[in-house]
Amino acid sequence: MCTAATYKTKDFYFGRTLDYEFSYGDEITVTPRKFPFEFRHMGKRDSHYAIIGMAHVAGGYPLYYDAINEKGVGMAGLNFVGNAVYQAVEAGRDNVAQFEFIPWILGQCADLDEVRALLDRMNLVGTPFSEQLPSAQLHWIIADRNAAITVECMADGMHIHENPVGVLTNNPPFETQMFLLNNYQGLSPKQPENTFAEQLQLQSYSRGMGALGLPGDLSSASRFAKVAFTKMNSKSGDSEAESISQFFHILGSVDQQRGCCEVTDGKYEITLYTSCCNADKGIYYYTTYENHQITGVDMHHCDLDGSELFRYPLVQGEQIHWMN
Ligand SMILES: C[C@H](CCC(=O)NCCS(=O)(=O)O)[C@H]1CC[C@H]2[C@@H]3[C@H](O)C[C@@H]4C[C@H](O)CC[C@]4(C)[C@H]3C[C@H](O)[C@]12C
Repeated sequence: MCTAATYKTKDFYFGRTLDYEFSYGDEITVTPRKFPFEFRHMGKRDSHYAIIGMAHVAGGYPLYYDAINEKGVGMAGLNFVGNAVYQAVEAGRDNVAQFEFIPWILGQCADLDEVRALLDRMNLVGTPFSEQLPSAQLHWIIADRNAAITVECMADGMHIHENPVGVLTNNPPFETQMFLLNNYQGLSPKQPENTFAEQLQLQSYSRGMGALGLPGDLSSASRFAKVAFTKMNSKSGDSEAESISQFFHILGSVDQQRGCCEVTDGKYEITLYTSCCNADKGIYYYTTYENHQITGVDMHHCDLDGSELFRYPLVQGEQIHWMN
């Protein structure tokens, strides 16, 4: 399972949890403007916007999971297993392989309007990266500081949904996730009033009872509701420290602890990493399951006019600030 979210204070923030039972070998990867992208069906692009994100680099190619570009657009791919169906290559359209989707969009679009225009003529196709790395079944959230959309390629074609919550998890499809939020409209961060029955003297015997009924399990639909409630009621100052602290708390509401989600005998899905990008400043912050200290990589500290990837292996292991 995975969860992605947007958040706005003074700056625009975009990030995700990546929940899985193993890592593909992830690195914070900066793709500078002149890195040559060879698209399988769209030819070579020698010049594009710079991108920073989490990627598995295979044969020198950045296979991004989530990223932002230098213009402040963010994009993340999350599992959509059993529902994702990619399209066949079609003449006259922009045929983009699933693993190229993030560089295709982030390399060219400065805002969500430009994303929408590009999606209009795009065909998301299932061409695999390699035999070892076949197509991943994903759906995507794409956002800028003003709005977010969800892109789902299914048996009946590509769907582009407005995403007013700025949140994405996994199955079921996005429209159903949004519909299920109806179930929680009575929840509130305020203490409840007794509307159950006038004849009964019911009391608020604990803080937090206004949100009683908000799910706490790790299923995708439950995480959608939990993180939507948390994000939409979030309050923080708008300094960088306050904003990223709050962002990690928002995604912390759906953190997966080892042992609670068994995927096969003795194998557990955990939150391998949590990211928080400042999309305005081009900074990628992250924590990992084993390292709660926030690590940051600033794309503007790299030569963005270069042509070679900048790769930063994840800092692992708890960093303890000893006091004595
Ligand atoms: C496993 C990851 C998704 C995690 C997730 O959503 N978990 C939920 C599990 S479940 O639904 O609840 O079962 C996805 C997100 C991005 C994916 C990677 C990116 O798409 C980049 C490449 C794409 C290649 O086609 C396959 C390898 C790969 C390197 C992908 C491996 C894997 O599928 C990743 C890492």
